[in-house]
Order: sequence, then structure tokens, then C-alpha cells
Amino acid sequence: MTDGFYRVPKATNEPVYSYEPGSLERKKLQKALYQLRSELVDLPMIIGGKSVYSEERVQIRPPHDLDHLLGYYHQGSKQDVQLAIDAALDAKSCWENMPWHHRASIFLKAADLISGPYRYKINAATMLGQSKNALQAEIDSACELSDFLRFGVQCMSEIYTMQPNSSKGIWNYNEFRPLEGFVFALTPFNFTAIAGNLPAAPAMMGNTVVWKASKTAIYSAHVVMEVFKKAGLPEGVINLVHCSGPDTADVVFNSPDFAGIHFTGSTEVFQSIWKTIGNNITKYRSYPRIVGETGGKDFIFAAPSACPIDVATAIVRGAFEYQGQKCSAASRAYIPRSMWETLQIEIAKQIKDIKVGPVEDFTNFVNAVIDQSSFDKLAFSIDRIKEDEDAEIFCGGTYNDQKGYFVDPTIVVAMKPDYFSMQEELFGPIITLYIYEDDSIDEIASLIDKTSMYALTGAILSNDRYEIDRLVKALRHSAGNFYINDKPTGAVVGQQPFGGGRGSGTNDKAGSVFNLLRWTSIRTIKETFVPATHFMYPNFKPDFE
Ligand SMILES: NC(=O)c1ccc[n+]([C@@H]2O[C@H](COP(=O)([O-])OP(=O)(O)OC[C@H]3O[C@@H](n4cnc5c(N)ncnc54)[C@H](O)[C@@H]3O)[C@@H](O)[C@H]2O)c1
Ligand SMILES: N[C@@H](CCC=O)C(=O)O
Repeated sequence: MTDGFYRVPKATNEPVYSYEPGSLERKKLQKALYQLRSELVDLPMIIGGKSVYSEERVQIRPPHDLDHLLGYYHQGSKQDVQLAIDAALDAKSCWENMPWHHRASIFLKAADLISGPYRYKINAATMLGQSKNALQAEIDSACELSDFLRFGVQCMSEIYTMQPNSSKGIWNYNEFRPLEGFVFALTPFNFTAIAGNLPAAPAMMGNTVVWKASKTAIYSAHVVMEVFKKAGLPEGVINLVHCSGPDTADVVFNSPDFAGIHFTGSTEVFQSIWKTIGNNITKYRSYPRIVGETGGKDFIFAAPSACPIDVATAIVRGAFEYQGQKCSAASRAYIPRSMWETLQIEIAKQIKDIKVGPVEDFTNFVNAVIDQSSFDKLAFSIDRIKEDEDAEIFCGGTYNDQKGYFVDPTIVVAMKPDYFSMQEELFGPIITLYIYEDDSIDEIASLIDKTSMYALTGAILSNDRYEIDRLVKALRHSAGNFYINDKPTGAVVGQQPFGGGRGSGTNDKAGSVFNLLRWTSIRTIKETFVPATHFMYPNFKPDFE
């Protein structure tokens, strides 16, 4: 029996566990960490539901504990990418013809597995593989990923109710077809939830997918694939390859069946992908859908009326949670001169409590950055800042890669508002402050709007409602996610649909109806109940008839 207008369970946000000392949840997570650390995994690619091994194995080590080996992944080649495309195309017909409520069921089950029996495993994998502390792993891999899946299903069913009007004598309807061909999901290292959602969202809408995970997040990607399999996702619907970005891109973007890309990552990579797709446009059967959420240079604008403790907290949490490796991380802040002295005291009070170290010690707020190249880039920037006359280091400015890639939380004060670290995304625990004169708020708002190429997130802190109104208007296009009296991070699925404009992406708002609409190609059908029997309009007929 498949007939019926099905109503999906109402989506609600997965409650976040706090992992307090002595709690049962903390013990279970510690046990999962111990278990994963005691195993040595050997991770194949998963193509058409089969494990595909290669000759080349790459070591996986926690970024905060380089002496420890978690296991290996198998590095793939261009041939594996082609196999993955073939598997996606083979699976397509059965998947797209399955009634949508079965697809919904699979992803709802996956959400319940992630937030239930797999919660500790997926959190532990994210903690070890991507060096996230327990709370950051919890909000990402357990909660945000289940939210993406549950809200995704709800949005999918809302889309299916979007139907046109019908005049008397006809019936019009929209059929929400998947795209013709396969969708390519190209995912970043920093969020397990984003990595899981990028292939899941198009698959939910009936597409089949080739997924290339970031090489530094393959460990947690495999837990996601394990969950999808356990939830009943048929073979070939999502195919995970571990190939280099350029190799994968070369095969995917030369395939006539390439139907769309769901990307999250850096602006630079996205722009190069867009160019390639443009150059290859005549090769494709359809115009590919291009969805990409990219970098940010996210700001905090403290007005003179703001409370210094609120500003200090927004800076410390906004800039240093997950080592500043969130696209939304606060990385530039504008502080009124009248607040600067008090703010220094408030920031110092909070910074002294930050502990830096491995994730296994739950008291460490800051852990390691993702890899050697990120560490080197951050260390290079810190050294440059130390030598420059245009900036000085207020706190931090130290780093060490003996045991892991540790960079201490660093606050820089720039003398010039266009200093390089006010403009460029560094993607690490570094924030640059600019101290402005209190009477120049409007000039500063205009400066914030023009300083960087990005427009992802931004926060204003103020206790003056006229000022809030003015700033919200002045900064209208400078952030896709805008916060009043908060930090600029921590968007929750279903509450603050996430994405930015300008150099920060196509702003298709992950986890919302707006995003899912990109993975469907609508066929509008008109049926006429009593067809006309002659071409002639009634008013053209001769009078004598
Ligand atoms: N706006 C958002 O929602 C959002 C969310 C998370 C991360 N980000 C951004 O992502 C970046 C950090 O993630 P990252 O370091 O994994 O990004 P990245 O651009 O380096 O990598 C993203 C993916 O692209 C692949 N890739 C890299 N070079 C490629 C190439 N030449 N051709 C094809 N594929 C290639 C990588 O292997 C990875 O799978 C930051 O810029 C951050 O702001 C944005
Ligand atoms: N959605 C997350 C950021 C994701 C980017 O890395 C936030 O709002 O902090």
C-alpha cells in the first residue's frame, strides 16, 4: 500500500548533552574514545555498496596526538571516481522510483541511529579525527547531523506540497523530479554534520551521489556511511571515494552526466570549480546546479553602548571555539576606544581560563588545528604580525607542533583597519581587533561592509535600539547570518538557516527548503478533463450557427 498524503514526524532540534564531570554520558563517550584509540582501522572506499581497496594506504593520526596511529585509508585514483559515477548512475532508476516516504524513512532512521546508538562513536570519531572537544563534537556530529536529516525530511515533504492552482476543467500539478545524472558532494574537514548533509540532501530528493570527503575527515565520514548503511540506504545511492580533489574534479567535471555540485569549503577552490564547470558547459546534458558555501571574515561590531563582558565573551567564544576553524568564527572585531581599557581586563579574565591540549582531557577548551599545512600557515601569519609595525599581539602568539598542531588563542590589535588579518580568512584561533573612535560608528559600519570579499556572518553588540536599527540597515549585505548581541557562530538547523553571499557562497541556506529545492527539477503537468473538439474560438463562429 503506497497511497496517501503522508505527514512526516515534526522535526525538533536534538537536545545537546553537556558531558558534565561524573555524568553517564561522559563515561560513555570516554569509553568510545578508548575503544576507537585501541583499534586500528583500515578504511576502503565505498562504491556501489562494496569496499574498494587500493595499493596506497595513508595513515590517519589525531591532529593533537601525532604519535598515535588510528589506522589507514585507501587512496583512490581517477578510475575509482569513474566507478563511483557508474555506481551512482546504476542505482539511479530504482532510487528515484521508490516512493518518497521510504526515502524519508531511511534518513529519519539514520537520524535516530546518530542521536541514539551511534552518538558516542560518531562524537569520538570527530574528536579524534578532527580534534574537536566533546561539546563541539556533540553539537556538530550528533546534534547538527541528526537535525539536518530530520529537518531535511520535513522540508522535502513541504516541497512536495508546493502545488499550483487549477482553473475549472483542468488539473495542474508539480512533479518534483531528481536531476538527470549524478550529484557530486565535495565536503570540508571542519564539520561532520556538513560532510554528512552534503551527500544526504540531494539523495533525500531522489538523486544518487558521488561523495569526496576531505582527506582529514575520512575517519568520521566512515561512521556516517556505516549509519547510512544500517539505516537501509540502498547500495550505490551514496558512493564515498578517497581521491585527490583535482583527480576527482577532473573525472566528475568531464562527465556528461554531471548534474550538480553540493560544495562546502574554501572560496578559492569553489571559484576554480565554477570556472571549470563554465568551461565544460557544452559537455553536460543539463545546466549543472552549483551550490557552494565558502569562506568568511566574520565580524563583531561592538557599539559604545554594549556591555564589555558580553563583548569579551562574544570574542573569546566566537573566535576560539574549535580553534577558530568554523567558517562563522569571529576573526575581526571593532571596539570603541571608550571600551578598550575595560575590555582588556574582561578578555584577560576569560583567556586565562582557556586550556589548550588534547581532546581526551575534557578540560581543554582549545585543541589542535587540523594539519601541518594549516599549522604552518597560522605560524607564518603570527610571525609576520610580530614583525609588522601595523599590528601588535595582545595575547597568545605562540605555537608548537611537537606533539600535535597546537596554536594558542591569539588576539591581535591592528593599527590600520585594512591590515591583512582584518581582510583575509586565516581559519585558526586568531582574531584581529581594530579600536575606533566612538563618534565614528557610521564610518566604521561602512568600513566593515567594504573591508573583505566575504559576507558570511557578523554580529553587532549594542544596547541602543536606534543604533541597532541603523546598523542592521547599514550592514544589510555584509552577512548572510547576522546576530544582535551574540557571537557570530552557532547557527542551529531549523532556527537560523545558514549561508552567506558575496565571496562566501551561493547562500542556498543549508538544511532548509531553499537548499533542497536546488536538488529537484520540476515537471509541471496540466491535465484537461474535457478537451476542445475544434480549433475555432466560440466568439469567431458565424451568427447563423
Ligand atoms: N560557508 C559555510 O557554510 C562553510 C562551512 C564550513 C567550512 N567552510 C569553509 O571551508 C574552508 C575550510 O574547509 P577545507 O579546508 O576543508 O576547505 P577546502 O576548500 O580546502 O576543501 C574542501 C574540499 O575540496 C577539496 N579540494 C581541495 N582542492 C581541490 C581542488 N583543486 N579541486 C577539487 N577539490 C578540491 C578538498 O579535498 C575537500 O574535500 C574554510 O574556507 C571555511 O570557511 C564554509
Ligand atoms: N554553522 C556553523 C558554522 C559552519 C561552518 O564551518 C555555525 O553557525 O557556527
